[in-house]
Amino acid sequence: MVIKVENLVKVYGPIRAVDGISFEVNKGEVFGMLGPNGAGKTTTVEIIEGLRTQDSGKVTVLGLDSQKATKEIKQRIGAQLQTPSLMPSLTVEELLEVFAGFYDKSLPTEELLEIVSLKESRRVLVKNLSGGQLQRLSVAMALVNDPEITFLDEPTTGLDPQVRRSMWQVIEDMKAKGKTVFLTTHYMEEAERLCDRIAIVDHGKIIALDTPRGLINSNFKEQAIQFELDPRPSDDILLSFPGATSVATDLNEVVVYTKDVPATMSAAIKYAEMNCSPPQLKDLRVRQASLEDVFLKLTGRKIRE
Ligand SMILES: Nc1ncnc2c1ncn2[C@@H]1O[C@H](COP(=O)(O)OP(=O)(O)OP(=O)(O)O)[C@@H](O)[C@H]1O
Repeated sequence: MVIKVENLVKVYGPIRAVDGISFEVNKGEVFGMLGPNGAGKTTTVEIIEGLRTQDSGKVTVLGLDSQKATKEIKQRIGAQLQTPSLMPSLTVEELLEVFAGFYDKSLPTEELLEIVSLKESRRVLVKNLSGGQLQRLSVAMALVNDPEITFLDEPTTGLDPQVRRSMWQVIEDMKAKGKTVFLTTHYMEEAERLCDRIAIVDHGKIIALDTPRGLINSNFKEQAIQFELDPRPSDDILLSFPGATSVATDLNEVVVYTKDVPATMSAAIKYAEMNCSPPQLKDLRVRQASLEDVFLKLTGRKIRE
């Protein structure tokens, strides 16, 4: 185990930003933390990184007390900061070299540029980079010291799908090298694909922690039928469809979780014919429950509201 968090608490005035969190992260795993805005993710991560102090509880990183061995821990971990633009007049490679100077050991700049596909932009000034390039630069900065644990805070937010996929590859490559990655993300698909285990955080507490499959299986034995109807039927009507066990709704969109897909579907079709305009289910899909469904069920919210 490379991170151990025990009963962590951080209070800001009336807000219990972190309210008694405990978990462990194993060596070589990609560990994900998911939660709505304000759930306490950044506070937790920054305490682990030694950037903030806790009010109570204990955090051990690589066997060291995070409050006492801050210097040594910083040499051995990598943290993605959202601030590469702090030195706007340096080129990409100059900035990476400045950062390398902060550490006892570092990866060659060439290798870092290769990892995040920024070789062609090496001589571009930081202030002239696009949002996606800045994002990749911030990941390269997190990797400068070839860290044993890398903390990535929403590393693919704002990236186009192709660059996002290349970032996933970077994370998968780190894992293949036996490195530990601590990831916060708002993208369920990303968490489901990359993370070995995921902690779902809400109101400063961990409300679920398991593998993506485990989270789905323990919350849903059912399949999901998704469609749009105008007007949308009430939850009570949806729950009266045979086989239906629970529902989630948003505007005209309906998700009915069911043990009996054909029975629920035919009740829904019949309902639409009698009550709705157009009298059909729009954008109808039948699917297995996903991590997004788990998140919605546990927190009562979509990840971005
Ligand atoms: N320095 C601070 N001073 C006062 N309140 C703070 C401070 N930092 C965080 N908070 C509060 O603590 C709570 C948790 O914030 P935190 O940034 O950890 O959440 P988060 O899960 O990272 O959210 P996001 O997804 O929006 O980044 C929020 O209510 C926030 O307003």
